[in-house]
Amino acid sequence: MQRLSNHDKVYKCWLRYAAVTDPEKLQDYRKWCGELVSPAAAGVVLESAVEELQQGILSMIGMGPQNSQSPSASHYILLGTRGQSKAIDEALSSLSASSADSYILKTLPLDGRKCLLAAGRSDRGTLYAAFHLLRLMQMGSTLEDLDIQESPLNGLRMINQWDNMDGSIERGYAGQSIFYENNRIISDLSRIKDYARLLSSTGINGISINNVNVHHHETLLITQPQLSEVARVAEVLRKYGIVTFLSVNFASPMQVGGLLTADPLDEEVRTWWKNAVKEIYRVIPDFGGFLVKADSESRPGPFTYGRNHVDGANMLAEALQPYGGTVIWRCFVYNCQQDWRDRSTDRARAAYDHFTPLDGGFHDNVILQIKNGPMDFQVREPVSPLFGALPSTNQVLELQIAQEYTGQARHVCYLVPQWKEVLEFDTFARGEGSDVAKVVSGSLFGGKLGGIAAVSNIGNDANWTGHVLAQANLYGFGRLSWNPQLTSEQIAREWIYLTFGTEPKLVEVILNILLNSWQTYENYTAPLGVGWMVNPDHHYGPNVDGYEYSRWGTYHFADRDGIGVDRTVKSGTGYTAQYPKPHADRYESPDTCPDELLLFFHHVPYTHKLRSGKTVIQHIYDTHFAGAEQAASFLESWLTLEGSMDAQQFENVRGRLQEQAQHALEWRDQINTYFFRKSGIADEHGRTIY
Ligand SMILES: CO[C@H]1[C@H](O)[C@@H](O)[C@H](O)O[C@@H]1C(=O)O
Repeated sequence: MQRLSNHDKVYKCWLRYAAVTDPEKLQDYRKWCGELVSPAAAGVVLESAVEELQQGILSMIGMGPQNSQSPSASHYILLGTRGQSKAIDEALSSLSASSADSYILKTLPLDGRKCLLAAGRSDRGTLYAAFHLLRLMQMGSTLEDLDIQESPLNGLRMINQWDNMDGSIERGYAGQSIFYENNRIISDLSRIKDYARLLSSTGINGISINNVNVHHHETLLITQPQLSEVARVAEVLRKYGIVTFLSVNFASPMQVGGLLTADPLDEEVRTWWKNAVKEIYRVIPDFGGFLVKADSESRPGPFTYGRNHVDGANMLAEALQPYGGTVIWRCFVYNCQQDWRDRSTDRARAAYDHFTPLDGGFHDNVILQIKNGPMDFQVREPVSPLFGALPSTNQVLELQIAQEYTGQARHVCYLVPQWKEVLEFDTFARGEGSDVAKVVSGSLFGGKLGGIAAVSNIGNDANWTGHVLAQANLYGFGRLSWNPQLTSEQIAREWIYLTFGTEPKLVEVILNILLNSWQTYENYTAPLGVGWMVNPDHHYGPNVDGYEYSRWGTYHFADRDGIGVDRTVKSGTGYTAQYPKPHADRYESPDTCPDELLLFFHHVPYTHKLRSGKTVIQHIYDTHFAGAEQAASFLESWLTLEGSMDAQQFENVRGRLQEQAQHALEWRDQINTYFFRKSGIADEHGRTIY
């Protein structure tokens, strides 16, 4: 098991609170931050806000604020929530947004003094205000004339851990779990506290703490004695406004309860769940609910009993309903026993085919969790047509921060631009402007619950994410789930300032790497939306036919004449018809299909001309040569930063970029050689193809 050695310090990431060196700023911050006025009998979340402000300010300006209940200094910070002071109530009444998580950061004259008000609609909102203030200071912003109102656009901003109790993490690339070891919840919760701080500072308010593939030990988490251990974790997370969820095994009534069935319509089964939930809420009164992977990749589910997902989800929803709990039911349901010869079964169709007929049937404390694309977190996929097709169902978008198919923790791949494309995709469900962001926030269809969830990329590595630059994805997810309108560049800049400082050259180099990394990764890996082409099981590294003859339904169908999957209505699987117009028409014809998705929707000859004017085969060669060069240039530019940051961080990224540059050559050559051999068509530019 990987352990931290004594000299490995655990990184504070974007909560580093580096000492302010600019004399003017120091003076400004010292003036404002000498005194912190907060209510006496605060709850645990407000206590965290005070603690965070105390420590952050001390670390940045060398003196912590005096804590008091009424001001005595000329300038002071006033922290609190509704009902705690007249000034706070007045300020909050001007907040236009309705979310309980919204807050105000504002400087104003008050009773002859200057007050910096950090106030939220709820304790959690107030904590967010504190983190925002600390962020401003870390980025060197002035505190004069603040007038900020913030409100999240998504209710649920959630992290999914795919952690197992033996300490391993499914698709984890940054060490072992910080939650479990040896089939128990970890005894020292300090790392979980730091994680909670990191998440909360970006606005995350929910987390499911175990893998959606719920194995033997994890199945027991919902019962004693493990449940009391879960409560210890929930207590730490609660202090940072984060609600705890568990992934559950649909067959729990059999595996834990000893029943002979898990049929969702069986009375005994229903009673078993009700009792289990009652006990959970006795121990964790603010428990969030269940995340469920059912009838997917051999996990148990209602299909075994001839029931459907409405039956399964609603049974759990009824058990949770009296306590305000939620069922988050995943739509990643497909046939994983396919035969490559069968061209009519199409995995891309599965989620839509399974779930659209069920729209309107789910209870209102059920949320369907839908992966961004119809397949599985590839570097490029179309957006799932399920968004927009479930007007009467709560929905959550599922993203993957862990870069399972995008270089894991070894290649840099800043995914915020990809996520933004998903959120901006127009479903046309209520006419033009019905983008995914509005669907999942609930604003388009008026859904009660909604938001964004993502699979985490952290482990117990000293730097949390294996690759230091992969921290930007975790940070970016939180910020984007709070406000999908932030740009990729804004988020990247913030992360760089907070993590490395504001020195212009350093910022420019890192920004350039981050913003070009997704395109680069796409360039040297699977072309034109075709996906996969990776080694089976661990999914790292090139293997063009790695999944071509297996049962997972992930084919590219390359032969000597052409490549791609025909998903048209005219001659293929009919998947294009799952989209509304104009997407359906655009995807249906190879002439109008966007280049980057061509092979996802069409099987074409290598000589097919793309909209860019290049042939498919020449595009493959060109992008692969270009991608490998870009990867090499990332390393080169990084090397210019030596000496401008903590040496361990510098070395971590240097080593990873070096591996990436080398590995990009392997990708380039494997892909180019494969297609040169298949097509027999030479590179127009006569470059070396092995
Ligand atoms: C948790 O299982 C994962 C599995 O490891 C992963 O390879 C696949 O992408 O998706 C599954 C899922 O999302 O359920």
